Amino acid sequence: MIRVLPIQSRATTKESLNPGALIVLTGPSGVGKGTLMRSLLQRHPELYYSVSATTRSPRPGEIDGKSYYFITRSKFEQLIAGGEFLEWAEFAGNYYGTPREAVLNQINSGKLVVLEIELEGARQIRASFPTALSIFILPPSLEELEKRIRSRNQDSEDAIACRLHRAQEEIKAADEFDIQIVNDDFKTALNDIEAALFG
Ligand SMILES: Nc1nc2c(ncn2[C@@H]2O[C@H](COP(=O)(O)OP(=O)(O)O)[C@@H](O)[C@H]2O)c(=O)[nH]1
Ligand SMILES: Nc1ncnc2c1ncn2[C@@H]1O[C@H](COP(=O)(O)OP(=O)(O)O)[C@@H](O)[C@H]1O
Repeated sequence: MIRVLPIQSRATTKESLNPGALIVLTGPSGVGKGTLMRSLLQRHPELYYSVSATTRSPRPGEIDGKSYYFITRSKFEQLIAGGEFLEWAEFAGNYYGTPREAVLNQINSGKLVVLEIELEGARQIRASFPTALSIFILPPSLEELEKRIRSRNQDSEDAIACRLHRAQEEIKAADEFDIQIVNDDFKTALNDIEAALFG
């Protein structure tokens, strides 16, 4: 008698979900991802924003549990070992990761989940969730990107240099993603994201 394996035992490492249930916003540091994200959430409160964990220190005004979950390196490593992240990466000397359970719960309850993450993490999500919609935000120029990072006034010279160096590498990967949007005029970029999400 031929026995058909149940679906679960044939599952690969890829996780399946409805197309459009997961949205990845990526692009270099300082390009305006966070600002675009905040406006998007204000205009579409039905979206679920995944709060990441990080080992970076909080900046003035950042709130634990809202901006990020600020945790120690040893706690982060413990969570990696426990398989608690959907993806994680090291960026400018700190760990950043997306908590697995919260995101999967929201997707399963039918929510549209948005991740705002750097390149390596975005690649991991594309590999494990091929149906996720991925958006790469580009700066109008490197000069403008540097201006934006500096205008934020929250990073040391070392951190700025590190972010700019990495930005040049990240921008080369823009074509790997489904949609590229240049954040020159803010309102236009926001409209472009909304068009990608809601048609
Ligand atoms: N892979 C990954 N990257 C993240 C996560 N959360 C934030 N990031 C990214 O980490 C980078 C640094 O973030 P942050 O220190 O807040 O600096 P900023 O984006 O320059 O304001 C940014 O590109 C974020 O998009 C995460 O959970 N996973
Ligand atoms: N379209 C835009 N034009 C000019 N400045 C912008 C634009 N979008 C964002 N900014 C500014 O650029 C800086 C970096 O934005 P932020 O959202 O913190 O970037 P990211 O989250 O990608 O690191 C902030 O001061 C923000 O107000």
